[in-house]
Amino acid sequence: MAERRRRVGIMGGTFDPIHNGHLVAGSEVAQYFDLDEVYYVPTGNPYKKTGVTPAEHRYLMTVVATASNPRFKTSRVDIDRPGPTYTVDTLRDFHRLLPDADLYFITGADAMAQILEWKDAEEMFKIAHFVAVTRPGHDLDLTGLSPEQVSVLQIPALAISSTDCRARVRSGMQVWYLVPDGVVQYIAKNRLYRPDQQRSL
Ligand SMILES: Nc1ncnc2c1ncn2[C@@H]1O[C@H](COP(=O)(O)OP(=O)(O)OP(=O)(O)O)[C@@H](O)[C@H]1O
Ligand SMILES: O=C(O)c1ccc[n+]([C@@H]2O[C@H](COP(=O)([O-])O)[C@@H](O)[C@H]2O)c1
Repeated sequence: MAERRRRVGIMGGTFDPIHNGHLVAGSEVAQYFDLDEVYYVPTGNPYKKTGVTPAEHRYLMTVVATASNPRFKTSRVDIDRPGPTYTVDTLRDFHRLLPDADLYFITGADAMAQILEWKDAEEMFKIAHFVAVTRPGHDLDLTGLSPEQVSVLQIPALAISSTDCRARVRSGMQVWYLVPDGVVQYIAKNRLYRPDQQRSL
């Protein structure tokens, strides 16, 4: 009997900060596609975003958030690679590191609309199968994409965004239960997202 191939999920994001929407997405995709593990991969230089928190803070919040789930891991491949972060490079790195695994790249509904404009999009789809999870407030646009390239997974709706979490902290509101407890504490300890924030990393 043929041996079952390892199935690995890859959830890329700026994670500024990582929140429970990201964690539910990875957990639901892992369950539905019977994944052995899900790697959370913070971006190094997300070239479409500006004013992003230093990568080491985003990486450490991701480590804290994923620590309690045995199937979740955090990868440094994107933050250790110089230059703009392109998903095709993330996938090339994972394919090189795990040549015998089937790779599933997890993304939210909002990202799918522009995915064909990402660098070397055709190559991305050769290396990994994409899973688009539903996200409140964002319609899924799969124009130009085939079911061989992308699956859609309906997940419990969590109307949480990193933008909203940052705005809450900046205005003195709480983020309990929107982000994991350890991330609430990490943000407070490092005074992230405050007008007087320390940017020592
Ligand atoms: N609440 C959510 N439900 C489902 N998917 C989500 C949710 N929040 C983010 N995602 C997806 O997770 C991935 C990483 O998202 P990202 O780190 O940019 O978070 P974000 O909340 O969209 O951030 P920001 O508000 O700063 O743009 C993207 O593919 C995004 O679509
Ligand atoms: O490869 C690209 O050109 C590309 C363009 C925009 C976003 N991405 C990836 O999409 C994921 C979510 O990105 P973001 O900026 O919405 O946090 C993350 O893994 C990014 O590297 C990738």
